[in-house]
Amino acid sequence: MDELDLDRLRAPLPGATAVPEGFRSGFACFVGRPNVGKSTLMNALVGQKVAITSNRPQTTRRTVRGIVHREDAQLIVVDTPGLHKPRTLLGERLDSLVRSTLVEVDMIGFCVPADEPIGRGDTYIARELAAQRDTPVVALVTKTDKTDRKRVAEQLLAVQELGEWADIVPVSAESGENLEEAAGVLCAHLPEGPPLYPDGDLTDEPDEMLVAELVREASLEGVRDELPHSIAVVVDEMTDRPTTAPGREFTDIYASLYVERSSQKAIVIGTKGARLRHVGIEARRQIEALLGRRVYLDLRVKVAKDWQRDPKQLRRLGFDQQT
Ligand SMILES: Nc1nc2c(ncn2[C@@H]2O[C@H](COP(=O)(O)OP(=O)(O)OP(=O)(O)O)[C@@H](O)[C@H]2O)c(=O)[nH]1
Repeated sequence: MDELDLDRLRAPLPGATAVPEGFRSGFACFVGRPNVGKSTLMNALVGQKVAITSNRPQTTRRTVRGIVHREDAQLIVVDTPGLHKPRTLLGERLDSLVRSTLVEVDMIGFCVPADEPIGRGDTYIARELAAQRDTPVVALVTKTDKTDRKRVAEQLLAVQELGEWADIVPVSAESGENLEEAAGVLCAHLPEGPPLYPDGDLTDEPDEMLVAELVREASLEGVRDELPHSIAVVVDEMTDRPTTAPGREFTDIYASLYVERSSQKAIVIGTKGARLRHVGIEARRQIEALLGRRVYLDLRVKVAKDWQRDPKQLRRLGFDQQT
């Protein structure tokens, strides 16, 4: 996992034209308990799926950047895993990744779902955020479509009590309610500066990383209870087939799915390979939508014994020392 080098990224674009008066740009990160809708909100703001989501907590493992382009601002959202009490080495590294991200960004979005009572997790994070005195924190009351207006209003008040926020905004990533307003409020707290990414760029994650995440998301479907966090995916090879015929662009992708034990391998593969075939079909559909090309996808399932607890394996699977 990369450490963010935001200073490098803050350099103006080469050949950038004059910046409109009052243009704002910068980095934001969304924090909150696992499963509160951070990744979904980022995808909705960006307008494309750049981070995977699932109804299982702690789905997000990597710091993904989504870029929101507006006429008067550019907001780069850094996605972080949910803050939680670490139970494994992977958990500890994720936790320190969140903390190191918090001090680097220009603003923080603190996500609290509208449909659940404020809990100890929220209070813990609110306290952590109080320490980031120099960074504006906007509280986002998420998933407003899941409850009624009265409850949303009560939650806004409850969140207000939790700390000192630069703003408090209700939003639903699912229905899109108040999404534009939320984007506007977030951008208003960015510093003035030129765009940092070319118009039209939605993420700077390499395609291989997005592809691996889409395969992981598809592989989690239906086995979350048995294998909540045991699957890691690495793209071993990704090559475009040479073609001159328009509409016949093809990409070959070879990816490995790592599980922690051979019993899990059997679950992922399914009876006579049925499950894995289904995962392949679903992942391929999503990858073709992402790349805009036809895809041949080869999936192999491998066992990396207890990889979440083994520093060597973690490094091999892309979770390096700094994180
Ligand atoms: N109804 C509704 N569901 C939502 C909304 N936003 C997110 N969800 C659902 O909530 C679940 C969790 O969403 P994520 O975006 O993965 O949550 P997260 O906070 O990024 O989770 P972690 O990666 O575990 O930190 C998914 O099933 C989403 O579909 C929303 O606005 N409305």
